[in-house]
Order: sequence, then C-alpha cells, then structure tokens
Amino acid sequence: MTAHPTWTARVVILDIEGTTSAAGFVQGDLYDYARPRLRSWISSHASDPAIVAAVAATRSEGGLADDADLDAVVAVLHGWMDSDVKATPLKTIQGQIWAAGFAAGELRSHFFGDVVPQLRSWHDRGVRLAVFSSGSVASQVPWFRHADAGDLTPMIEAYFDTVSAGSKREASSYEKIASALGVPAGEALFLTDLPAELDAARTAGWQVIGVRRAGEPNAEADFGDHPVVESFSEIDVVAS
Ligand SMILES: CSCCC(=O)C(=O)COP(=O)(O)O
Ligand SMILES: [Mg+2]
Repeated sequence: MTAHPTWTARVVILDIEGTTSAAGFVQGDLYDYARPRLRSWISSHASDPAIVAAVAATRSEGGLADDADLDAVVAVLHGWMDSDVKATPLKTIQGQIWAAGFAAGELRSHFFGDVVPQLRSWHDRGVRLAVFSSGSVASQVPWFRHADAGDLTPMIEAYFDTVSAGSKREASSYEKIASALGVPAGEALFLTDLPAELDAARTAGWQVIGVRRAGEPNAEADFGDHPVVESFSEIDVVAS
C-alpha cells in the first residue's frame, strides 16, 4: 500500500469538470440539455440584464457585428460548446438553463465514486470546502444539491466562477478568492485537472494538487512539478 502525504489546509477549493465529475457527463448530458434550449431561452429572457450582457459579450467575443441576429449568436454559442470553450457568456446562459433543468427534476449531477466520501471526511475534520469552476455559480449550486449521494450543499461554504473571481488561469483570481474566504494563501488547497490552473493558483501562493483521472480529457497533460493524484482517496487533508 502506498503512503500518501498529509496536507494541512484551512479550505479545499474544488474544480468540477475533470476533477470532482466526469467531463463526459458535463459535455454529454448537460450540454445536450442546453444545446436545443439556448435559442428559446435567450428569446424568452430578452429583458434579463444578465442575458442581455451575455448576448452582447457573445457578439464581441465571437467576432460578430454589434447587431448580429440571434441565429448568428446561437451559432457562436454552439461552436463554443462543440469545442468546450469556457467562455463566460456561454457559461452564464448555460447556467440559467441548467438551473431550471435541475429545478424541474430533469437533470442530476455526477461525482466520481471517490469524491463524496472524501468531501465528507474532510468536512468532518473541520476542513472548509469551496468551489471554483468555469461553470456559473447558478449551475454550481444545483450541481452540488442534486447529487445521487444527496444534497451536498450543506458542506460547501462558497462558490466562485469566472464572473465573481475572474479567469481560472490568472493568479489574481485566486488572490481574490482567498481574500473572500478570509484565509492566508498558503492555507488554501486547490484541486484541478488543468495544469494552467495549478500554475495560476500556485503563483498566488496556494497549495495545489493536480487530478489526473484515467479517461478524462486531461489525463495525458503535462503536470510539470505539481503533485498529482488519480483519485481523491489519495488526498489526506487535516484542518490547519
Ligand atoms: C456546474 S456543472 C457545469 C460545469 C461547467 O460548465 C464547466 O465548464 C466546468 O468547468 P471546470 O472549470 O469545472 O473544469
Ligand atoms: Mg476542470
């Protein structure tokens, strides 16, 4: 049996896709749910300031004219989904659609089998838990509420996305999160499947662990000198 190091942290911050949950589920079930609903959702929420801003940002980030029609906007959104581009306006619109799908009982979330037992164990030891994902906070909360293992939200103290914190590849986003959580950078521990996110968090002074899961899109990524695990069961955390 391999011995694993013990990590000391006040808060563990979780990435979702590829880390707690399968990318195939996000890009399959969730994306398939959102794809045919994007157009009608935008039309029926045309007075929602968040949707108005997301549509304008889609035009600008997607290289469209300021007055490009809805078909062109939806085509850009579909293209981003096809390539799993984590564009913030897409995440805003998807997040609203998914939140409605979870509320209607039409969606359930997915967590790898090793995740929930470890979240419970860390939480029971007094380690605080938070989320930082490209998925909007509007979708993160129901994602943790509608798990097969039950409602996980009582364990999760805070949720951050690219709107509230900034890019996952910028150190400043991690500084902002540590400040919001009221923890020194060195007492935050970030778990993610993307090396660029590990680099940014480490630059901000965080402890980091790369999660390399067999069969996930980033399984073959170069994690450099970052510590890497294949399962949460290898991560032993005690509260600082
Ligand atoms: C709340 S489930 C949807 C997750 C999502 O849309 C996403 O892009 C996840 O990206 P992550 O930053 O967690 O890898
Ligand atoms: Mg991820």
